[in-house]
Amino acid sequence: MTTTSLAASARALTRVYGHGDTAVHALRGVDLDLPAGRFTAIMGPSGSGKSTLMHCLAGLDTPTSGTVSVAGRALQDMDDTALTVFRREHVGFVFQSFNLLPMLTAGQNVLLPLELAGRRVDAEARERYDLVVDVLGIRDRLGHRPSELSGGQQQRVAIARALVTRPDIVFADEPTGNLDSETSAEVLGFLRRSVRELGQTVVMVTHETDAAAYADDVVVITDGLAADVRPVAEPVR
Ligand SMILES: Nc1ncnc2c1ncn2[C@@H]1O[C@H](COP(=O)(O)OP(=O)(O)OP(=O)(O)O)[C@@H](O)[C@H]1O
Repeated sequence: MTTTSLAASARALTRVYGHGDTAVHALRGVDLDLPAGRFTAIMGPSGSGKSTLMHCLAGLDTPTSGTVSVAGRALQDMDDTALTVFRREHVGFVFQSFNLLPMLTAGQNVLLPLELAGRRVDAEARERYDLVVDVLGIRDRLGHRPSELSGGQQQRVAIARALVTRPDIVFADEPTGNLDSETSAEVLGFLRRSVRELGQTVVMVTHETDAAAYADDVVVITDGLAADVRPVAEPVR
């Protein structure tokens, strides 16, 4: 019997915003298992609960009820400090708006998560840094500040930053939302390579079918409920 290890799972997850008549039931009982070592797209119409689900899975939002576990650890058992430390050590993030620090060079931005986690940049960390820099093709841009880079280059730096700590899971929230279609294809290709070549787990929220086609699996959220995780029907290869 083979067992697939899970990068994250949710059980009976609900998230209600507000109270009484104006309460919004953003998640209404989500059960979800996200396999490790795969690229999964979370899709669904606007307002269906994609971002809320991702934020609950990433420990950035607190569910109203239900449980979340990431890398085998139950998030509901952690206080805010423990969650912050957990995110730093186990989770990587890629945002639509890149979120690079403008005063740091690209190289310093990539190294930042190691410094925040208090890790020494020893030979092993340097090897990992070199690997992600080469996979993302940003070596000749490392001395530039974000304002001197194109949107696609900034997002590649952000992906390298998300990967440098070898996180158990990378969450990407509409990572191509600010990019043109050619640059989007390139960035999605890099996310896929990080799964194929570096063995990472990537979970991407997107409302674009074209972007989801780069993933291995897709899960559709409708009205706060998740369907089963399924292989992408017509993947881009
Ligand atoms: N902080 C909040 N306070 C109140 N309601 C919220 C809050 N955040 C989200 N919601 C509501 O919860 C529902 C789900 O929102 P969510 O942002 O998760 O959807 P989404 O699928 O990511 O949408 P989009 O694709 O438009 O970003 C929506 O009705 C939204 O208005």
